Amino acid sequence: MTADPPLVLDIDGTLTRPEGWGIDPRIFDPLLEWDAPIVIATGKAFPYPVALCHFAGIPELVVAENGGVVYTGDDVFFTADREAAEAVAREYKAAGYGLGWGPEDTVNRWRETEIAVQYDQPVEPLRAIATDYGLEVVDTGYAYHVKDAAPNKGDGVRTIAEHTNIDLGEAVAVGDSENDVSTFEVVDRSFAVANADAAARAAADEVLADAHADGTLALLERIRSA
Ligand SMILES: O=C(O)COP(=O)(O)O
Ligand SMILES: [Mg+2]
Repeated sequence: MTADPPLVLDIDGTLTRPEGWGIDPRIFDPLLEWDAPIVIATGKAFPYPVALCHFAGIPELVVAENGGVVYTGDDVFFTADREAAEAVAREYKAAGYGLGWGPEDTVNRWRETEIAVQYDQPVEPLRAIATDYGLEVVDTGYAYHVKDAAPNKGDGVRTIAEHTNIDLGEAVAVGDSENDVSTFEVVDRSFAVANADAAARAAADEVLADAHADGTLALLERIRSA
């Protein structure tokens, strides 16, 4: 019997319902039963993937904020600081735009290293201001993330693998957008769900026939050990 491969999973677009929003409840049992480490690598703030692991009943191995925050289960690493992204957000607001999340902004409230802007806000002025501060804007298909160019999900996955002895040479990654390209580069086999953007599709070893959790679930069924 061969072992299940370690997994690196994105959240939005990858574990979501085929309608596009909300975690697909069908993912919980396969994740709980998976017989190898699972790293959740997301653009979302740190508490979100931690909560997902907690409620799924799996160990907390987490890359959050597109690599800005990395949790090995023992140590948390911060690979950028929020200050420059905060300055970009201030200037964007001063120019008359908004982040789009409402006054309490639970999307950015616990962010340590980047700022996310709602997808219906104008991106060109955001990109222009970010460039002035030496930052980049990553488009996940769900939000725009203003971040330091240096950290990425793939580096975070490497950090976790080094600390927990995950063999990335055996690992499988699934994702849907440009922020998953770096994870595709550090694993053995990479898969883009059918709803993935052009960057993820080009970088993946294979584009799956099905979208969102339908694609991921079919893949897990295919690659799981007998
Ligand atoms: O936070 C986002 O914008 C997207 O999150 P994801 O990286 O889990 O798809
Ligand atoms: Mg995604």
